[in-house]
Amino acid sequence: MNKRDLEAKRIVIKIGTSSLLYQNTSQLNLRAIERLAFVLSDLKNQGKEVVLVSSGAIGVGMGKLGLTKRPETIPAQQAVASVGQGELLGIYEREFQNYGKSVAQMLLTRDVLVYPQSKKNVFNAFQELLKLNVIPIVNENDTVSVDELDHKTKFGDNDQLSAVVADLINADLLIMLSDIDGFYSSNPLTDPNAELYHTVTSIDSSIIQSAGGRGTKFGTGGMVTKLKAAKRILSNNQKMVLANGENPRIIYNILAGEPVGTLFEPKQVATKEGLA
Ligand SMILES: Nc1ncnc2c1ncn2[C@@H]1O[C@H](COP(=O)(O)OP(=O)(O)O)[C@@H](O)[C@H]1O
Ligand SMILES: N[C@@H](CCC(=O)OP(=O)(O)O)C(=O)O
Repeated sequence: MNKRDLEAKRIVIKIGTSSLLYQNTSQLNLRAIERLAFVLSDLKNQGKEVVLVSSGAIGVGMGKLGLTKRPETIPAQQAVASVGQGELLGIYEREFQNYGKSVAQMLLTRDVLVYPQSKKNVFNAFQELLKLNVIPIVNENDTVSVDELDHKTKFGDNDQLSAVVADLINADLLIMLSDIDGFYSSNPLTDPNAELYHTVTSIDSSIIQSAGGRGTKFGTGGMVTKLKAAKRILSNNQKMVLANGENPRIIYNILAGEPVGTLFEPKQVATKEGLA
């Protein structure tokens, strides 16, 4: 299979809860987090600009509070998320510190990106952080924004938020790490004949129909929100790779253009000079 052209300087990496916690427990996958911090720090050392969009607040909060079942009400989920978010950031801070890197917490809501002034403020904050060589770590501000928590996501989930961030800062690439090797013709957890799509260039209703819900009790949006994110990326002439985050070193393979995961790229990438 041909190598992909994924030369990227400004990269948004989204990691889902399912990659940060061991399946069916609310215990942290410390190895995955350590490797993620290593790879992202190494990319910074290579001169790349990196933004991490990390889920996991609810999952980490559940672990901290000793809950085995995800709370059902929105206020309870919000409370658990706010316990977990501090803990999550603390873990990242420690891990990134091992490599001499500073991180910043950015909790965003849908409306900050809808209002032009808020959008500009967020953009400016990103620019300054990147100038300061800091790695911004983004999550939805769960105590304010509840769209994603009721699992009837209209807009506000970290999959789509990562696409919004990629759009806002004009990223060269969005890498979405999940607990699955990519986007399949149907949910591989339930269909053994599901086939992996290597490249997707457009998203229509038939493609959306092959997307199912979340894989673990911690995940939120499942494949549907990832496809919605991909749709936004494609309509902005940007690129996204969906891959398995079990070993975050896969980011090196992706950036080397190796055919791992599913690449979402527009058929014709527009350049400043015209269509490539
Ligand atoms: N067509 C599909 N291709 C791949 N995965 C799918 C598909 N439909 C549903 N899924 C499910 O989506 C899950 C990933 O979404 P989710 O659990 O929300 O993860 P994350 O926490 O990484 O956001 C996979 O584990 C898989 O079970
Ligand atoms: N903001 C919440 C849920 C975010 C979310 O989209 O979760 P996921 O499907 O694991 O990416 C959290 O941090 O737990």
